[in-house]
Amino acid sequence: MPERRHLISIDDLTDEDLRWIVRRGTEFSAGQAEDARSLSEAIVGVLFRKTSTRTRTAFSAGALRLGAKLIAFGPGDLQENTGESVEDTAAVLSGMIDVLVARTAGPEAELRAYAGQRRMSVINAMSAAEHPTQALTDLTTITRHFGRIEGVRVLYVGEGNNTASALTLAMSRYADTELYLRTPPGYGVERSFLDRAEVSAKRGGAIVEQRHDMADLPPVDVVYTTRWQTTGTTKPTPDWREVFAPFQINEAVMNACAGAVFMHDLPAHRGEEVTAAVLDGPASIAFAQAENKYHSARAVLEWCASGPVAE
Ligand SMILES: NC(=O)NCCC[C@H](N)C(=O)O
Repeated sequence: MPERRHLISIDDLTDEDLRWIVRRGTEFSAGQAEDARSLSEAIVGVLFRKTSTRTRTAFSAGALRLGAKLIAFGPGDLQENTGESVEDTAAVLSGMIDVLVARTAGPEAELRAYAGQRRMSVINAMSAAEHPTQALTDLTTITRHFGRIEGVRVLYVGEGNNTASALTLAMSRYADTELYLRTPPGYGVERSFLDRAEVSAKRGGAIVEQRHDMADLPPVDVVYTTRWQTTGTTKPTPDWREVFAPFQINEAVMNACAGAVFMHDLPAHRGEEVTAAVLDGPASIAFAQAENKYHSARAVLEWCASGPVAE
């Protein structure tokens, strides 16, 4: 039996796979995927232990739209709650369903344990460290807007969370891209992600740079932010809002980045990480980006079922 494809980290994807998924997501987004593969033989399980609006709906609607059947597992449904191991759960589920889309918001090792069988694809719908399907959505959105990813310059402002880690790995895989991470002190993207991105960046001439202040903003094409309360985390210091306050995206930041569009992985909190004037303003493509989660999810599901890699 061929090995099933898993998407736990952006780094699980070859350059060819990454480009295939982004191109395919862009075709779905542009309404140019009339040849969409039917998944009518497939059963997709969605397991969300944490709240989700976009990712869960995108993969559920995407699977149903492609003709698959769906089983939804809530946070308290599986016998894991009574102590059954992840490995045993995966062994059982993989004999019955084809794809498991899982938001554990826990360690990546847990998703790797789910993926330790050969019969069921496992898709990371957000772990503590990384949110790969968000990065695929973001690259799809950038491609739709600019017609390319190569050479695009992104300023990411806010916590170095799962979204930031995935974006860092993904952007660095495209030639001449520039990613400027401006994260509050103590809330940066982890060194291990920066090191991995640096290896790809060197290959294609990309730039990945992290700083912990908002001075001297570089010229960019995209300003990107994320909410301040990352899922499953608590801030270690009571004064964290003071630390985050200078990192709000407001009209002053957008004026400093003249011509840039605004992106946000959502949910947004107007008045915290972004002002209403920016989120709801003319430069914002945040809600087109949210819709692209659905388009990109269909590309990921197709890739799990077929894709470019010889089996
Ligand atoms: N687009 C999304 O999946 N949004 C929900 C998660 C947002 C953020 N990365 C978080 O961890 O809270």
